[in-house]
Amino acid sequence: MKNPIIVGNWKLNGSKNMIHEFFTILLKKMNIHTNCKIIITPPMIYLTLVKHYLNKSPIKLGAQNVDIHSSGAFTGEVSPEMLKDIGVEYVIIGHSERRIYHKENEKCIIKKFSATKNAGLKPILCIGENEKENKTNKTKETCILQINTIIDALGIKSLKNTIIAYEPIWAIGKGIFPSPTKVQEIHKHIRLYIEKKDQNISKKISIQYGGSINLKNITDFLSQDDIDGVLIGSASLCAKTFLNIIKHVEKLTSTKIKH
Ligand SMILES: O=C[C@H](O)COP(=O)(O)O
Repeated sequence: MKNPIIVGNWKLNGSKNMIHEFFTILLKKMNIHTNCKIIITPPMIYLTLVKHYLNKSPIKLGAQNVDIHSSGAFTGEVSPEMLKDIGVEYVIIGHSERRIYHKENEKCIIKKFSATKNAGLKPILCIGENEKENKTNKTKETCILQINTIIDALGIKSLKNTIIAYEPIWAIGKGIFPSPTKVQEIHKHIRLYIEKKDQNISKKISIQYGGSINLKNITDFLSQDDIDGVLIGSASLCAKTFLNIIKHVEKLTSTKIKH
C-alpha cells in the first residue's frame, strides 16, 4: 500500500476552540511529507475555518454533505460549486447516518454523486449492510446493489477517482467491528466486480473501511491487501489520537510495503 487514505469524519462535532487546539497539536507534530492521503471532513459551518489551518499542510478538506443544485431558491443548502469555491476537494455521499436520519434514498444519492462529480469534486461513496443483512449473509449482495445504483444510473466510468467507503452500519460508533479478513473478502469482491466491468476504472478507485477504527485495530485492517484506507469517526476528534493513528500508519507502510 503506497498512500493509505485516512479520512477523519468529525460528524456533528467541533467548535472554534476545538479546531484551534486540534490543528495546533496536529500540525506541530505531523510529518508534512507524509505518505498518507489525509482528509478531514468538519461540519459545514467550519469548512472555511479548517481550510485556513490546512493551508500549509498536506491535509485535504472534505465535506460531509452537499446539495444537488448549483444555485437557486433552496434555503439552507450548500452547492458543490460553493464547496469547490472554498477549497473543498472531497464529499462524503451516502453515509448511513444520512440514509437513516435524513431519509436519503438511492435516487438522492445518485443525484448527489452526479452533482459532486460535475463540479470536479471527488466523492467518498459510503456503502454497507445493516445488522439484519449482516446476520443473514447479505453483505456482498447489499454492497453490490448500492454500487450498481450508481453504475446503472451514471455508467461505470462515473466511478473514476471515487473512494468507496465500506461501512457496516452495525459497526459504526459501537466499538464492534467485523474481522479484518472478512472486510478483506468484501473489498476484494467489490474490486473484482468493478474490474469485471472495467479494468481501467477498477485501478482508479480506492476502497476504504469505516466502523469503530482505533489505534489498536488499524494495523490489522490496513495489513489486508484490498483495504486502501480508513474512514474514522470518533477516533478522529482527538488530535493526539488522530496524530498517533497517522504516525502508526506511516510506520506500517514504511516497514510493510504491499502491492
Ligand atoms: O464516518 C465515519 C464512520 O461512520 C465511522 O465512525 P466511527 O469510527 O465513530 O465508528
